[in-house]
Amino acid sequence: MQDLIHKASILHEALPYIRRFHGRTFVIKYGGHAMTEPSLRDSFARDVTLMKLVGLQPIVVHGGGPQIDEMLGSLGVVSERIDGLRVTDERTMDVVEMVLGGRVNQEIVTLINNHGGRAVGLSGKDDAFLRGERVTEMRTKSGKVVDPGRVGRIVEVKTRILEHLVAGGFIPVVAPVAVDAEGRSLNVNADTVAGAIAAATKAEKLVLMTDIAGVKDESGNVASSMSADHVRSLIDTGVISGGMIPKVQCALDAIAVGVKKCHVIDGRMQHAALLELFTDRGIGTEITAG
Ligand SMILES: Nc1ncnc2c1ncn2[C@@H]1O[C@H](COP(=O)(O)OP(=O)(O)O)[C@@H](O)[C@H]1O
Ligand SMILES: CC(=O)N[C@@H](CCC(=O)OP(=O)(O)O)C(=O)O
Repeated sequence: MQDLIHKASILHEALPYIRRFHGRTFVIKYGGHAMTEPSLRDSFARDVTLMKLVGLQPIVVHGGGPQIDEMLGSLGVVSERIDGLRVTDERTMDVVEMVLGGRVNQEIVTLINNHGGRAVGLSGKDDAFLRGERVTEMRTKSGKVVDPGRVGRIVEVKTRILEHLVAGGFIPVVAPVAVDAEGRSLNVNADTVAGAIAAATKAEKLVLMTDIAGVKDESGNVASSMSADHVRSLIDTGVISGGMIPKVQCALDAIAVGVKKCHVIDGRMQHAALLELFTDRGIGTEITAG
């Protein structure tokens, strides 16, 4: 009985949000670190399925950095990151595509389908919907300029395939591999892809699920809200580093082109996405333009 009352009170709090968000697009980035715990994977799949069921339009973009590391490790390939981005030679690109487009994508699709959703997996190579170009220069911490290989940035998101899937009742699950003008694969950070898709689909919210409670400020505490200027100064001073850089950067880019809200949340929490979307207090860190 107590449990029922608890659930009813949650539903009562969620109803205004369900009404307000009906038909709106939500881009959920599911990070490689957030997806390691099996019980939380189920919680994530249930949340996404429930969102669709109540009339929201979720689009999932997944990462898989740790899963790529594991596969590269087992093949004896060493890979290096600069500012959270993996230096990607041809051989590494093959592994990235195999792990992201093959294993991780299909695991998430199956997970959502097992919870009653209708997920369809695709990468940016399907209908060439994520067009990218190569990043040709990156600066290491020591100031050396290097060519990171097959690392890409997004130049165009052709939203048609996503719109068709969403309208057909499906949940698109996107692997962050883009295609260049010659039809070759590019390794794009999953946060960057999620931000670009959120911008192109004019999403209501971009939710970045990771393995930390939110973005930490100079005092080491997770901030509930952080302005663009504050974010930039924390990058400059090194307080925001590594994999957090592409996250906050894509949040800022998405806000600049009209995405209403961007949140960095803890994907290791049960029902993290629902708590963020359907409660007054929300969770994690909201990145704001102001
Ligand atoms: N200021 C910061 N606040 C929070 N996390 C930070 C910060 N700076 C760096 N990080 C690191 O960024 C990590 C998240 O990025 P990443 O490992 O790439 O996650 P994901 O796999 O979810 O994309 C955190 O686990 C943390 O170690
Ligand atoms: C260029 C680049 O760094 N690409 C990432 C793509 C996967 C990713 O972004 O995964 P997470 O979200 O789990 O970190 C990589 O190779 O790891």
